[in-house]
Amino acid sequence: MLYSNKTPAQKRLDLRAMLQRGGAAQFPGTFTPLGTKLIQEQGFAGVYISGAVLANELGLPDVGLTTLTEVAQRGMQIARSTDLPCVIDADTGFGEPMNLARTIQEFEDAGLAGAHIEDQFNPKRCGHLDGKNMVDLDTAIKRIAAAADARRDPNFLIMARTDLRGVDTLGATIERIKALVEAGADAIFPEALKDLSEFKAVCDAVDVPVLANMTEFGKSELYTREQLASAGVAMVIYPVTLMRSAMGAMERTLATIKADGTQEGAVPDMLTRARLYELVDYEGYNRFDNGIFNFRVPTTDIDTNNANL
Ligand SMILES: C[C@](O)(C(=O)O)[C@H](CC(=O)O)C(=O)O
Ligand SMILES: [Mg+2]
Repeated sequence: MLYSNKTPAQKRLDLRAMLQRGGAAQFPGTFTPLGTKLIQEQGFAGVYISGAVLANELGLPDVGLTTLTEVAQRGMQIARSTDLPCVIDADTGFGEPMNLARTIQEFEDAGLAGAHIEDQFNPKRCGHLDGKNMVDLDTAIKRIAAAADARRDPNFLIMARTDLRGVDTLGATIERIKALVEAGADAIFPEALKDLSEFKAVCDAVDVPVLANMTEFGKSELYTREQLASAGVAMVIYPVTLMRSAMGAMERTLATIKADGTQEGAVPDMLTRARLYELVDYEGYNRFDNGIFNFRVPTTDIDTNNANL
């Protein structure tokens, strides 16, 4: 009911503990607070908040156009809707290292459990595309050091993402990763590695948790949780998966309405009214006023028509 039952501090502790345990804890990404209800119900470890999705949801490409205010606000709305720890995409940090310090404090205030900061410069692009522009090591280190220094809760997770593998060797990528850990990164996100053996090499090279990005239509094969866990990966994200699924469903439904003149054919694939009300816990609000949920909720499309709700 209402929002989360856990404090941000507790969620950060939960995140730390699960990363310590390893085993490729799964974090599906959601583009809407309502999605966290499904993620939590199915027993996932946490929620990922993708920069690409937040930009795309606004109809924008993922090239660094969203603002800190927009991202922190959406992050807060998503984080407060769940007891799970939420990790957010800080892109390149929304400015210079000084701005990054503010970014981290905004994210702490938004109730997030951690954030990743990448070493591209703007205009940035999806890590699985070619032609990325990287900042030098010194700048990458300054970003991570500023982020680590700015947090007020020592358990807020600072994750360094490096996109270097897209433009350099695995050896050079591992060298940079070690320097980022030295600069204060609590965890590492090695973007766009070529295969599972590369994940294993990164995991073997550092003592901090390593994230795997299982984004579709990218450069990495879609490995199973077991495969990633066996390579030593502590956390896995499915950043755009739910948005791609939802947009796919929306496109099909629109085509049905257009073709048939009614959405009737698409109704069996829809979340029912009853299920939707269950997710937002209508019933729980009767604690305040028992007149809130005292009506019958139709569960079939026939009921829906009859109830005229
Ligand atoms: C993880 C990522 O940074 C994101 O914003 O979700 C993207 C995902 C994507 O574009 O598929 C990325 O750069 O990999
Ligand atoms: Mg991103």
